[in-house]
Amino acid sequence: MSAKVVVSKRRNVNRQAIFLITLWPFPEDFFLSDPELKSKVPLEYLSHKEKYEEAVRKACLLFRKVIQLQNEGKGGMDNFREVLGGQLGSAILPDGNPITLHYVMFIPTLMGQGTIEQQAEWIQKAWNCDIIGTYAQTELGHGTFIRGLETVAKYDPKTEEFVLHSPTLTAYKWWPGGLGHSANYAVVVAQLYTQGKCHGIHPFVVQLRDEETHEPLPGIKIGEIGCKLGMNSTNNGYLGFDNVRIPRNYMLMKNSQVLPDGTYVKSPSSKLTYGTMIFVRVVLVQDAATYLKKASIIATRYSAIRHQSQIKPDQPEPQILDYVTQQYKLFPNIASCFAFQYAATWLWDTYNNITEELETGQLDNLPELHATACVLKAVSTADAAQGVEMLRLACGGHGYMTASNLPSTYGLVTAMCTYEGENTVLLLQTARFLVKMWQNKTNVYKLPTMKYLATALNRATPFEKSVEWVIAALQKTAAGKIDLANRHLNERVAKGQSYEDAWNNTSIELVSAAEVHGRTIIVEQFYNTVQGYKSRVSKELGTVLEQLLQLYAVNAALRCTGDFLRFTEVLGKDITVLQTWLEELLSQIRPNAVGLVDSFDMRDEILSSALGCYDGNVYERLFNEAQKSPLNAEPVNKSYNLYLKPFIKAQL
Ligand SMILES: CCC/C=C/C(=O)SCCNC(=O)CCNC(=O)[C@H](O)C(C)(C)COP(=O)([O-])OP(=O)([O-])OC[C@H]1O[C@@H](n2cnc3c(N)ncnc32)[C@H](O)[C@@H]1OP(=O)([O-])[O-]
Ligand SMILES: Cc1cc2nc3c(=O)[nH]c(=O)nc-3n(C[C@H](O)[C@H](O)[C@H](O)COP(=O)(O)OP(=O)(O)OC[C@H]3O[C@@H](n4cnc5c(N)ncnc54)[C@H](O)[C@@H]3O)c2cc1C
Repeated sequence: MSAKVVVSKRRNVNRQAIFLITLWPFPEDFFLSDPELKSKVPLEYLSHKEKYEEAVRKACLLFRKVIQLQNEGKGGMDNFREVLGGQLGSAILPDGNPITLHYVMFIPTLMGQGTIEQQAEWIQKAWNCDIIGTYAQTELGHGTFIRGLETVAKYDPKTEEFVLHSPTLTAYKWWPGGLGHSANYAVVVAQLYTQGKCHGIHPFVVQLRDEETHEPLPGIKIGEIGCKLGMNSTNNGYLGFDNVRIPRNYMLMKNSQVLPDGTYVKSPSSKLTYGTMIFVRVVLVQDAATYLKKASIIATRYSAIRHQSQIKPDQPEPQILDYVTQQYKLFPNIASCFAFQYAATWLWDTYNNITEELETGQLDNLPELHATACVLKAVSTADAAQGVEMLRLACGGHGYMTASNLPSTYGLVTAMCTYEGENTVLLLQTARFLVKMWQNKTNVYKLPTMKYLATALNRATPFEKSVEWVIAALQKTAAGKIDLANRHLNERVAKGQSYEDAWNNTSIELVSAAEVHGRTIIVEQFYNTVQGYKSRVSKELGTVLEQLLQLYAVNAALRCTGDFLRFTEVLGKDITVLQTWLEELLSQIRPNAVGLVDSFDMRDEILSSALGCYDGNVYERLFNEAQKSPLNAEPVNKSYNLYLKPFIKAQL
């Protein structure tokens, strides 16, 4: 089917209206039309070193343009968010941005953990890019268990300095983005010692390289960690300290302090040190939505172009979009894009409200925010990674091509399941808070995301074909799983296990309970958002949104079939109704499928995909991309005469 026919097949779905979020007029053209931001040679044909050098060139130009816009009064943080995010950012730097951490973690940590005086000292330098920073927390030996980090910062009252040292190889910082060759400063998380006592992990600003020559400073052992599954121009690095001295006021002292004589002043809460990690987890929910949208556009448009096999012997080959199995691969992922977008928007607003409270010393809502950020980051990134892989597979062989941009998108999204808190570990963090609330429900009604725990277990949820029922069933299932896990915890303790051993032995159930809890939040936010929009959009648009909500909800329910049968009144025949409901929704969504992914409004340059272009000229683009392979520059490669010919002759 030619592109033109596909284009006209697009239902009259208002591209942006369906997405219903106010997109500020971000000047994509200002970036995408700049020839200097395009690579002359496809990145996949560059060496590891060339990839990095090309990425630094583009990253510097990218941020120079953002700063230019800012100086012209055309936007501020929003522009940084756009160029760092999974949409424009990963289009211009598909293999990762070596300066991302400067903006995503270095500056936010200075703002969140620095005193006013320290912010005055460092923030402007950082915004001006007089210095380039990263966030160095993870070590070769520790990423999750940050209380086990080995880098030490010992205070010397005689010189009023901290001495940073890596006592072991496993103490070397390992992974921080941009650390290898890009950053000249870092926030380093180290165990603070003063007056002979260890006070746990604290953040320190450390200069790594000379600001003029970029040479590593004395005592600094630094480099990059080598090739990875993806993100190979992010310049993840390693860093070892050999007794490196920094001034006392290079310790970020907003929350806790060390006085000139070495006296340690405790933070109002040790949890405030973790603040940066909440911020990034909140942002990652949006990135999960963005990457999943990108893959959904590519796979859905390709499925409208690709004709294959026959449904009926006397019919021409149909669009693969007409196979119900293909719709089952695509449409729940399209619905997830909306679900994660609305959850990300809600979480971002919640984060900002609670961060303002923290500024006034009010910590009450921090534990729920932490638990919610953990579970939404874990569920959205895991589902997005699984979804992008499913969408890649839905494109058959061409989905395996680099030119499809699906492998690279997978490399970016799957990394999110690990960084900023490995997903299992984060689900256990959420479970920890859920069990705590379950064991003492006194205040659970005050917690917007957990108040259902007060009543859900004993609430009757007779089956009905509705989103409201799905939400109630998910809540009852989550409550049932938490209750059962808690009972198993208690039984294990009663049999003589320590609480820690009982927790470890119950952790599979705890992770599963946290995951269901996360899905109740996502479905509920989707439901609330659609209810809020329905009175403000056209009937047609409201119908489509309702279909997407129902599809997301029924798919979430079908993922929990076993647990629903254990914890709710649902029966086998009701599961059949859910399955039929899902199939009905696939059929209802089919006419709008291409229009729906068009509503994500990502230009071809953002998609960077031979399969996902708006005009649908897939085969020409695949063939043209193949011509860019350096191997096609000559008809006979030198390896023929060097190796193949002698080998063939030898066999004759
Ligand atoms: C572009 C991005 C590139 C990537 C960058 C990176 O990856 S950077 C590197 C990213 N690396 C990571 O993300 C590392 C992941 N690992 C971790 O975050 C921590 O080691 C841990 C949370 C797993 C355990 O923490 P722990 O050993 O301290 O043990 P614990 O469980 O006993 O918790 C003690 C108490 O603190 C509470 N609390 C904990 N965290 C937070 C928080 N963020 N906020 C608020 N509160 C928090 C917790 O609820 C508990 O409260 P309770 O119940 O006592 O009232
Ligand atoms: C692309 C990328 C970029 C990164 N960028 C940065 C950066 O800029 N700065 C930085 O500081 N770090 C960075 N990291 C490191 C990242 O934060 C860590 O990899 C992450 O925190 C996981 O820690 P780990 O690698 O030590 O894995 P581990 O914690 O060793 O996890 C390995 C396994 O052990 C399990 N496990 C660990 N603890 C527990 C537990 N308590 N209970 C149950 N299971 C457990 C995990 O579930 C997992 O299955 C980056 C990582 C990646 C992949």
